[in-house]
Amino acid sequence: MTQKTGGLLARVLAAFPAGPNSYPVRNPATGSVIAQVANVGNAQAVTEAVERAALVHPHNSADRKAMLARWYSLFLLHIDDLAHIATLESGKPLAEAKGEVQYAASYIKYYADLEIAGKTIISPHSLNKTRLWTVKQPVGPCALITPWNFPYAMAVRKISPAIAAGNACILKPAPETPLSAFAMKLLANDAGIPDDAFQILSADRQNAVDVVGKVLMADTRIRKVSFTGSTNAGISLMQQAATTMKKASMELGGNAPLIIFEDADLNQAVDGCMFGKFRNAGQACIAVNRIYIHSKIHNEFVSKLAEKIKILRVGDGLNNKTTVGPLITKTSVDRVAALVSSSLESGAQLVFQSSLSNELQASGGYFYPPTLLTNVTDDMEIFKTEIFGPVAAVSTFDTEEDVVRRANDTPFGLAAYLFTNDIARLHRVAENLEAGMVGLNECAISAAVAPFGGVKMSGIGREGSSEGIEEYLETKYLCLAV
Ligand SMILES: NC(=O)c1ccc[n+]([C@@H]2O[C@H](COP(=O)([O-])OP(=O)(O)OC[C@H]3O[C@@H](n4cnc5c(N)ncnc54)[C@H](O)[C@@H]3O)[C@@H](O)[C@H]2O)c1
Ligand SMILES: N[C@@H](CC=O)C(=O)O
Repeated sequence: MTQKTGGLLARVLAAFPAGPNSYPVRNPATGSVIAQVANVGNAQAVTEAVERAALVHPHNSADRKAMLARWYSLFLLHIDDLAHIATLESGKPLAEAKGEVQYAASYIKYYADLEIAGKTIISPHSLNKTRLWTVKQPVGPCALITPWNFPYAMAVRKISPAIAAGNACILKPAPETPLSAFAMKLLANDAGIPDDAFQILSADRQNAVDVVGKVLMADTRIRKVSFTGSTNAGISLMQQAATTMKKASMELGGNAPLIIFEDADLNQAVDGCMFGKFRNAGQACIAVNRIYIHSKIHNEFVSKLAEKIKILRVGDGLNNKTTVGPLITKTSVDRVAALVSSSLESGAQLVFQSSLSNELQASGGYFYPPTLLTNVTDDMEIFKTEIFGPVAAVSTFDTEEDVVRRANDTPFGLAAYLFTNDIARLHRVAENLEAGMVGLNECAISAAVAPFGGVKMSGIGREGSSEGIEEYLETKYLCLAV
């Protein structure tokens, strides 16, 4: 095991040189180039990675557990370096980046400890002279494709169950955050996970689609694809994966409603809303997107929320006073700005918007100021799409029936949140919401022990928990004559 040196980024840059065909990775807080990174642009390189993955020996379960346990320890040992790298390339504040490293590590620990077992089955009368049971076997080489918003957690919650189940995997990280992926791989190799059992193919946006995605999806040796990202990309990958009948998990976009009833603890609801909305500057798949507040408590809620938004500090995530970092790209800033403008043109009211300092405006970074809108209606674009930015958009409701109908009136169904002190209503509404995950008087819902995933256009399959490892296993049924 290597010791913490403080030089993980230097190791990454030395171990993963740019090569002749490279693309730039930028710091979203300054717009400046952090590194040039290898850009896989030919089918041969992808096919070679698959060949290597297909030849990996799965080891026995105890060895895999030991490797994962060592990887977990190294993650925590290098928490400062890992967090620094994530902040540099994703922009998130350092404290959030550290939280993400711990969150990612918790998946490694969970899957290192999880026992994988088949079951025995009582023979039916029709097979009365038999013994029946199942065994769990690795699904086969896995293609893992991840986004930039949680560069460690989204990858690790695929890699660790894939390896725990005995599979080799090829990770295609987001083009914006490959350095986090390289850092994880170095630590994985230090932990004894073989080089070919966890490979990385880094590519820019175009090559990811035209080369890496296409070749991986067409190769029959890849038996599993696990994708986290936008719904449109998920649809395309699933269509491609169908041609080689791969097992597929899709963790896609959301449009989470937050419903606050008139009997809710308002301070608890405001705190929940602040976390659910402004974590990672609003760039989370389970971010609060549509805030529905009962009309009787609307004014009080809005004034409490505005007070909390006013104390957010926008800035470079490396500054330890920053609570809201930059967005990932200039395109994201323009998209969020357009959503706010079109809402205002359609009748929304601007209650508060932070001002960006001259220094931030001149920084070249991709900053968008925390913003609070009211009078938002369901027909506005901002309620129909993922905002993915630090904008709280508020609407009112009067009846439970109406708000549940409106909350469900979206193609998406990832997370939903509700705040109420009426226990019967809490159960009723939670069951009626069309979502894979529901936070009840709580917006911090993610954990390695819990099944994460969506319904409707938010995806297929679950990550984390014991459900998460089933995605990387096949069940084989055995029937023995006795
Ligand atoms: N449900 C979840 O668990 C979850 C978690 C995080 C983010 N997300 C979603 O991710 C989106 C934001 O991330 P993004 O902008 O990086 O999404 P994106 O879909 O543009 O890209 C995600 C990843 O997929 C790759 N990709 C896209 N199309 C591909 C193709 N055809 N072949 C191969 N690779 C391809 C990209 O290069 C990137 O690595 C949001 O919609 C968010 O809700 C969902
Ligand atoms: N926020 C999610 C990931 C989606 O962006 C999580 O908590 O795991």
